[in-house]
Formats: sequence, structure tokens, C-alpha cells
Amino acid sequence: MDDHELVADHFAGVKVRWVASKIANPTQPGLYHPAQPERRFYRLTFHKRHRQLITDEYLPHVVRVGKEIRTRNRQRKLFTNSPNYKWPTYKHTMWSHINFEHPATFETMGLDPAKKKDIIDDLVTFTESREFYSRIGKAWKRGYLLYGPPGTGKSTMIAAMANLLNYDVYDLELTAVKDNTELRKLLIETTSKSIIVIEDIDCSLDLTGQRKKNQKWLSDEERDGGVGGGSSRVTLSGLLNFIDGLWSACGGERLIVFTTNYVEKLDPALIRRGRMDKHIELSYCSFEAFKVLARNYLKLDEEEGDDHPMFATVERLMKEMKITPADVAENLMPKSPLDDADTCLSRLILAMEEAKEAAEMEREVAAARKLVEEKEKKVVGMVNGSPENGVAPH
Ligand SMILES: Nc1ncnc2c1ncn2[C@@H]1O[C@H](COP(=O)(O)OP(=O)(O)OP(=O)(O)O)[C@@H](O)[C@H]1O
Repeated sequence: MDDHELVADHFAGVKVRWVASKIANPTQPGLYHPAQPERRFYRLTFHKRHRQLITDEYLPHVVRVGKEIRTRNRQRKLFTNSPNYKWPTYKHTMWSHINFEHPATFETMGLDPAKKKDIIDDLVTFTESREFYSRIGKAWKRGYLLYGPPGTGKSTMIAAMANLLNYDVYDLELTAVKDNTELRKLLIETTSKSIIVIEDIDCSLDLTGQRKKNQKWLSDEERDGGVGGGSSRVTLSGLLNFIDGLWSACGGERLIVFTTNYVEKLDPALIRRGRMDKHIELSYCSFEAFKVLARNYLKLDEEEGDDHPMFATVERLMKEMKITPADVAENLMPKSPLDDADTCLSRLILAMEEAKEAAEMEREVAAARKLVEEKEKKVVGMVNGSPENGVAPH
């Protein structure tokens, strides 16, 4: 607001007026008195019969909405503990950061609409549940496990989550963490309204549940599944403490997201509900997901987007073979200024047909190999005279 500008507002049927004012500082700057800044303030006027409403409800409302606007407008950050990122920071912290500017949104994600809605609803409900969490005595946090083959959109979804909720992202590189103590320190430095991400959790730690028992020469931490190879000594139990302890140690809303290509490799303790509350499978591209991508990449309008003549072929091929959203996206990407929707769709169809042929060929080769192996077994059985494996020699 400019000086002396008047702004009217309405709250619960009551009209109030705000005026921006300032008071110049009366003290003259001198040798021992540096110039003081003027004092700025807002004058709020309303009828005195509304005093109760204004002090009890309106002012808290203004503060809350102000905070929301500030959060919405703030520049979000991507923090990382990776030793490769070394930007100078104002004060030394364990995280370095850059501005988070990933453009992914749920609208642009190729995902089945029902699944998309379910995830968005879950996230929005979480952010609006501060009182609920406090009432049931749980820390205000939620864990998501994103799993599926490479190129199905796990990282993209994390960016879409951050953009939807206006959260910062802490990309935790577990292999760069020295030990459990350092893990805890990193955790304590994270702020509210953030997503803590551990990508490819199966590669970061020995989390298979196959603890290295009977190896007496190993330290407790190494036996417990500490990261091997490097200098990190983060263990599975350290990570479990991280997830559980974090929430009790830090207030404010936080999400923790793990991604993996091999969900079956993970220790069940790590992904049980309560730690990873929502498990989301990201899989090969469905026809519904393809339509979202086609609409975005080819700039088809709503009507054309569901109706392009080549879509029927894509739909048929999608039933006969598997293709990741990443491969669909790559094929739909124009490769020259002359590429139009038909060119991009033809390229995608060709790629799908080639991939289907290659998969069929692979299946045939595998079947032939199996046949040869069975024949070899039979011959060996005949030579050894085993009646189970083949015909016994006369
Ligand atoms: N569901 C999707 N919707 C839109 N784009 C996608 C989707 N999945 C993948 N992509 C595109 O493919 C690229 C790779 O996707 P992404 O990195 O999110 O996959 P990922 O599942 O995290 O892979 P990885 O397991 O290898 O880390 C992205 O840059 C994005 O453009």
C-alpha cells in the first residue's frame, strides 16, 4: 500500500478501513545517534460495536491469510546434501540449495485420471489436517513410497507434489551421509512445509532385510546394513529412527518420499504403514495417460485430444506391449520445427511396433532356448540312465 492509501475490506458483513501511515523519527542524527528509520504502520478503523469480532476473529484471519500469501509467493528451494553441490551459503549449514524451478505439475503428468485425483486428494487433505493430527496425537507428517520401473515418472511426481503444495524439497543423498548422527543433524535442519526425498532407496542402503549376521569382524553398524563401499555408516535402524524420530523432533508439516525400482527388495519394516503411509505404483503408460501426454505435447485441443485418427492404433498397441511414459514423451517431442502432430504420432507408433517385434523375438528366442535346455536335460538323463529325466537305456 502507498502512504495514506485507503483500502476497504469486508469481514462477516462488517466494513473496515485500512490506511498506511508513517511517523518520521523525531531524533536528529548526530555523532552518537545514527539516523533511525521512520516508523511505518497501518491504521485500522471500524465501528466500535464490532471490536470483539475484529480482535477475536478478523485480525487472526488477516495474519493467517497474510502468511498463506507469503508462503505462496516465496521462492521455493531445492536442498541437497550431495558433496557435488557446493554453493556458497549465507551461514554454514549441512544443506546447499538452489531455487526450485521444476515445471512439472499433476496436470501435465501422464497418469490415469482416477489415480491422479486420489493422490491430489490425499496431499490436499494432509495439508489441511493440522488440527486433526494434533487431536489424534500424531506428528503432522506423511510418508509416500513411489515404486515402479525406470521412466514411469517417480521424480516427476515429486516435483508435481512440491509445486502443488508449495513445499521446498530436500533431496537426501544417503550415500553421502557419514553416519546416523549426521543423518539426524541433517534432519533437524529441515524446515516445515517440505518434502524430504530419498531416491532409489534400494541402492542407498542394504535394505533387503538380509542383515549381515555371523560376520564378527564387522562393526555393529556394518552388520546392521550400513552403506558399504564408501565412508557412510548409515544403517537401516538409523534410517528407521530418522523417519520415526524426525516427526517427534520437528514440528510442522513434512512429507517424506522414497522412490525405488524394486519394491520387493525393501525391508518390510521400512515401508510399513505409519512410516510409508501411501504406496503409489507408477507403471507403464496406459491409454488414458497417453492422452494427457498427447494433449500437452502435441497441443491438441480438448476435442481433438480424444479423437485423433491415429489414437486407435496407439490404443491397440498399448494393449499388446509395454511402453514407459518417458518413452512416449520422448517420441511425442517434436524433433524439428516442421514436426506436426501426425509426424510425432507416426514416430511413436513406429517405435511401439518395433518394440513389440523386438519383444516377440525375445520371447521366441527364450522359448527356443528353453526347448534346447529341456532336450539337453533329456539327453543327460538318458546317458545317466535316470528314468525321471529321460528314457532309460535298454
Ligand atoms: N507419468 C509421466 N508423465 C509425464 N512425463 C513423464 C512421466 N513419466 C516420465 N515422464 C518423462 O520422462 C522423464 C523421466 O521421468 P522420471 O525421471 O520422472 O522417471 P523415474 O520413474 O523417476 O525414473 P528413474 O526410476 O529412472 O529415476 C521425465 O523427464 C518426464 O519428462
